[in-house]
Amino acid sequence: MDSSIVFIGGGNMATSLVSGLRSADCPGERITIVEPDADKRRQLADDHGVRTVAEADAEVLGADAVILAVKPQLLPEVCADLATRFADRRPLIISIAAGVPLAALAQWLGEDFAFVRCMPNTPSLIGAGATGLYAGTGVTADQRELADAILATAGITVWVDAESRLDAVTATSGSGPAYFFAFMEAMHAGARELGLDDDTARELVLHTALGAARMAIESGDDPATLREKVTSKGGTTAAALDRFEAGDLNALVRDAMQAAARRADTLGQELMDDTRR
Ligand SMILES: NC(=O)C1=CN([C@@H]2O[C@H](COP(=O)(O)OP(=O)(O)OC[C@H]3O[C@@H](n4cnc5c(N)ncnc54)[C@H](O)[C@@H]3O)[C@@H](O)[C@H]2O)C=CC1
Ligand SMILES: O=C(O)[C@@H]1CCC=N1
Repeated sequence: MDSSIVFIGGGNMATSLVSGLRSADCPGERITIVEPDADKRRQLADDHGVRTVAEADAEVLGADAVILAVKPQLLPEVCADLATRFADRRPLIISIAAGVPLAALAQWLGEDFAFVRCMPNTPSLIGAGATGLYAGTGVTADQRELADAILATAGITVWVDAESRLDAVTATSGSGPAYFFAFMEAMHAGARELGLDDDTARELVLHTALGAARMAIESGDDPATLREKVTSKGGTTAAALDRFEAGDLNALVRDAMQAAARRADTLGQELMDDTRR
């Protein structure tokens, strides 16, 4: 990839994307990170051979893509400041901020930009991420390809055709790692209660989660088939799964995901309302 890319914010998510880009042979001199924290700048330059600056100027912002990678709460102020610094060139703006609608970005930065909004997840930090993307109006095919190439360095990418679907993506893959972590915590506690020591319980739970995820991805069988293969008639798995059914696990998961999607929607609205006040 030989596009020039600028990150606004050099925190966790930016670092994972930069590390992915560098592994994909994107030259360090094509990547600039705008980061106020001097220690983080030094670390990023040392670890990844990229250019770092404390503040953006028109030259920096004349890149092919500018990736907004600061916390959502900081975005209104960061965008208002950036809006005064662009020269005539309009780079593609890619936002990875959770819950911030494109309408808000256009309100803060200006209507004349092309925007891609995405929802990455934390496994991006180890290159095992899943990102949902949505392209606003005016995004060219080349720009869409560029956004996809950047996010694909951190894991799989999926495009949605309506911005509102990013709320569903947020409730699925954005927050999803936490659901699996919560399940691991519950199993860890359950294993200890059954008499396993802490380390043994932890090892067994984590490797079972890894094994199950790898099998679901690599075997080509769907999870229902794989579940049936573990479940002997009248055996131990059936005894456990019966308890899940009695507690209506499916309804609980559905309800939790709907709550996450609703929250994604209201978070975005709240941010917009705050900046209109
Ligand atoms: N789906 C998910 O689980 C995740 C989504 N995200 C999204 O990614 C974005 C970044 O999150 P993290 O990397 O975890 O945050 P972070 O806090 O690690 O990084 C943000 C960076 O922005 C820098 N910064 C602060 N003010 C700045 C300014 N005026 N100009 C430039 N940089 C500035 C901070 O010093 C910090 O290094 C967030 O908007 C978040 O919503 C991030 C992580 C996971
Ligand atoms: O919990 C949150 O609001 C963010 C969005 C998805 C993951 N973390």
